[in-house]
Amino acid sequence: MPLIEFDSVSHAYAVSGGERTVLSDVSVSLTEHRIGVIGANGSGKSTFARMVNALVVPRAGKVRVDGLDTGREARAIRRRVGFCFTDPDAQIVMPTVAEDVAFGLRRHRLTKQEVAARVDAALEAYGLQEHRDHPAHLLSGGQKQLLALASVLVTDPDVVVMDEPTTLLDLVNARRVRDVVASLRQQVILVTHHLDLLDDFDRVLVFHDARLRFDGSPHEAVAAYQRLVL
Ligand SMILES: Nc1ncnc2c1ncn2[C@@H]1O[C@H](COP(=O)(O)OP(=O)(O)OP(=O)(O)O)[C@@H](O)[C@H]1O
Repeated sequence: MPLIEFDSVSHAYAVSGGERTVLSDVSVSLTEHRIGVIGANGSGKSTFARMVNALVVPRAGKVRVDGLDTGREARAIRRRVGFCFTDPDAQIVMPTVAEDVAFGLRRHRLTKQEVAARVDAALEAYGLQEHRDHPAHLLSGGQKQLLALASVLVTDPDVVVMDEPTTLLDLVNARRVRDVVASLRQQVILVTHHLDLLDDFDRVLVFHDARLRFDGSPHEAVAAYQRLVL
């Protein structure tokens, strides 16, 4: 698995009248296959996740993916690290479902037939085949979330970062996402409030008040999270 390193990372956002620290001195090295990230609202999880594919570059410290510095090599990193947003509307860029999935492949030097085959396989895997020619923005919230996942995975990245990918999903589709995650060969970093999604994960990080407060097995991490907030 790729090596993801956070080296003394701190970050703050400007807010009216000052700054808000959202990550404070986070150092961690990740090589496991499936890594969960949990913690209270506003604890810094999304910011941490966004740093892995250079959507946010830390103010202090370094983030590296297999030695590539996110501050210097964002383009190379984004080719390797796919990102699924919480709000799937943020990710829809093309009119129809099939076109949207194909969009991610535009720079992949594939023939039309190869693109079509990969798009078909992705639509099939996420139950979107019957919607392939529908306007993407008219899908239900849950279908949009599945579309966002399909559009990222069709590009076959080495790492997939998912920021709350099951928030809008019903029971059947949440299970579909869980099964997809379990079957991925890629390294996965999954931010979620659905703690049961992480049952068989290799490692779970717990954030609290901008700090990495616990790092261990899913079971221990959930207990640590409960101790911090309840
Ligand atoms: N672009 C931004 N500008 C200013 N403040 C921001 C920005 N992005 C996030 N924040 C603030 O930073 C803090 C941490 O946000 P972050 O999204 O990382 O938390 P989170 O743990 O993912 O929360 P949640 O569980 O609610 O999604 C929050 O207080 C948030 O309001």
